[in-house]
Amino acid sequence: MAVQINPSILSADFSRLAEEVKAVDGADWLHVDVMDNHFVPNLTLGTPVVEALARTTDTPLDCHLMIEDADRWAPQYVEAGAGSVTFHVEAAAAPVRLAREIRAKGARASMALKPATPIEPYEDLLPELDMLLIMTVEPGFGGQAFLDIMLPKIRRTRELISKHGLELWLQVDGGVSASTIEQCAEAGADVFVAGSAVYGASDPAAAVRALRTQAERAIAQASWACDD
Ligand SMILES: O=C(CO)[C@H](O)[C@H](O)COP(=O)(O)O
Repeated sequence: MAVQINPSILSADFSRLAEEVKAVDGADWLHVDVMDNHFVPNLTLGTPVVEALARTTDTPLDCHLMIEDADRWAPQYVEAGAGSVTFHVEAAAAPVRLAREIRAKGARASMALKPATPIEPYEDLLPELDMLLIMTVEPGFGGQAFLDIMLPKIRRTRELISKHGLELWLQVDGGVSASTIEQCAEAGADVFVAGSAVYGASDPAAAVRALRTQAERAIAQASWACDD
């Protein structure tokens, strides 16, 4: 089970974005938060910045779309250079069709759930996805406290992934830090987004390495990983 640490550039200094991206060389993916001021009360960036990032780095881009009308916009992020596109199920009219379109265009298809959205209604959709993102804060802002009441949802999702024998990655995003990453890994997550824990550190690359070591240790001892 390969642990992945994806730094979120939401916590980077946008005035030095290229340098901030370089500072996390060695990360598995770069997490790019796209917000439209409608689905969430914050506004960040769109496809021109994703295109610029794709020219700047060889690290693949993990675009998390916190935007309305995901069916219309998500395919454009594949064209802009994203290697993985995450849409929110709450913002997609036809999530299966959208996941298939993202895959057909050549990117990994991922679906996100806000904290109040349960996983159970979406069990049948899981084979259509390459990754499921469980938000561990309300989407919209970096630097929020981790919602530990999401741990049972992470556990249930991991059980569903095992039950169906899927290769689905399970990502967590929000408040992931040295204090919380082990609980997430123990519950079943294997892909970890970290913004302030990485860019708030004096050495972001070292912070990525330290988080990876913690997650790997926790997963090695986790019952869900031992049963595989
Ligand atoms: O999706 C997000 C917010 O909606 C961010 O990716 C997330 O909050 C990362 O920041 P931090 O690690 O500081 O919580």
